Amino acid sequence: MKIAVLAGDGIGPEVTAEAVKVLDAVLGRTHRLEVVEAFIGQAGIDADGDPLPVRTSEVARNADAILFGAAGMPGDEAIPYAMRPGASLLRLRKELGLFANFRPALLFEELIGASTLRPEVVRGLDLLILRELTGDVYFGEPRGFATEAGERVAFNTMRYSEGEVERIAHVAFRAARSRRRKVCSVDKANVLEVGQLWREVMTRVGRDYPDVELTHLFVDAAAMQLMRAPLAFDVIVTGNIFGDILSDAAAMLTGSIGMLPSASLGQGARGLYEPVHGTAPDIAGKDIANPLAAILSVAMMLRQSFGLQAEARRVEDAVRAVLARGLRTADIHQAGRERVGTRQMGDAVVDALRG
Ligand SMILES: NC(=O)c1ccc[n+]([C@@H]2O[C@H](COP(=O)([O-])OP(=O)(O)OC[C@H]3O[C@@H](n4cnc5c(N)ncnc54)[C@H](O)[C@@H]3O)[C@@H](O)[C@H]2O)c1
Ligand SMILES: CC(C)[C@H](C(=O)O)[C@@H](O)C(=O)O
Ligand SMILES: [Mg+2]
Repeated sequence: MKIAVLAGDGIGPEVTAEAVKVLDAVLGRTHRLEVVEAFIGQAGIDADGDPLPVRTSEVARNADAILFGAAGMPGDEAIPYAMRPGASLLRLRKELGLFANFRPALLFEELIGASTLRPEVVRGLDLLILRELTGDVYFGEPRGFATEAGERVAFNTMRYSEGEVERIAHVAFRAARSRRRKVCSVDKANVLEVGQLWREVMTRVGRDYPDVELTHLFVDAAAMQLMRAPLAFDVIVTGNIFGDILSDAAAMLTGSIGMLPSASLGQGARGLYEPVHGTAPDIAGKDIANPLAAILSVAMMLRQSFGLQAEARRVEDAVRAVLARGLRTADIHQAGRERVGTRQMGDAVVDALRG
């Protein structure tokens, strides 16, 4: 199994180091694991003058799966788009055709007190945000700056083709079939043509899945419902920008953004697995970041790229065991629990795996 590890910037290297330890512990004796590291983000600029060096693209393309940390640093916004560390990830997703981004939000019973919502509103939370990842205003052309009537203007283009909406719709309905058979499609069809097309296509594809209940929400109402009654959701399917925003919001239902893993998949088995969070410059280099989102991303990798269900479950059970023992990084800390650092948390998961 060839895994590309693109640790990136900020806390990226700290959390991926723990995830690799866990991968090694769960597979070490049974599989031949080859880990190839490559630079991305600011680390790519420092090493090769490019946030996504050619070697990094090659390493990613030649791997069976990719583990990504995080990329981007404060002040990136001022850098031209193509050279922006954070944009390296967008280029990689596009190059590899990873159009389906799975962002499950699952609340561990042990963290019920860490959620921003009352226990009765979140107990048993298990929803999936399926975010379309290679279209929308992120990639639409034209984009850029211009001068109009003596002042600067900036513009981006929100764009989806029928084909792009169709393929993510099928992924959503199929995912719902292995869950609670409910899809909520989120758009802004009351204002945007893109939303109108999105809704029409979702409705049409939905007819092929009569066993799955399809509902629609406008994104503003969806944000509200996510906070009011999150248990009502099963699969939320939405476009790139709305999915980006809703998934960070959903993170807080689970206690911390440090708990949210993700998988980005395309047509084949090769996927990119990454925590939903960013480089967290405010806590980088202090050994206090929560590595569980990265570790849970490894569980998604085992399940989705390699079909290793039992191993994936062992990783998730080890995370649950460590939380049950009362170990907490700062972001999920609760009174009476033992506060641990990034490395200690990773070590504890490895210990739990080894039983
Ligand atoms: N996938 C990615 O590479 C990715 C994702 C989001 C943001 N970014 C980039 O990261 C940089 C910082 O962005 P931001 O501050 O808006 O978002 P962020 O996710 O990096 O941080 C937001 C807040 O959450 C906290 N946090 C994040 N991850 C945590 C963890 N594992 N444990 C504990 N606390 C954690 C941070 O300390 C911070 O207070 C920007 O350059 C942004 O573009 C990258
Ligand atoms: C870093 C940024 C480009 C990225 C995105 O907007 O997709 C991030 O916020 C995410 O959620 O993966
Ligand atoms: Mg985001």
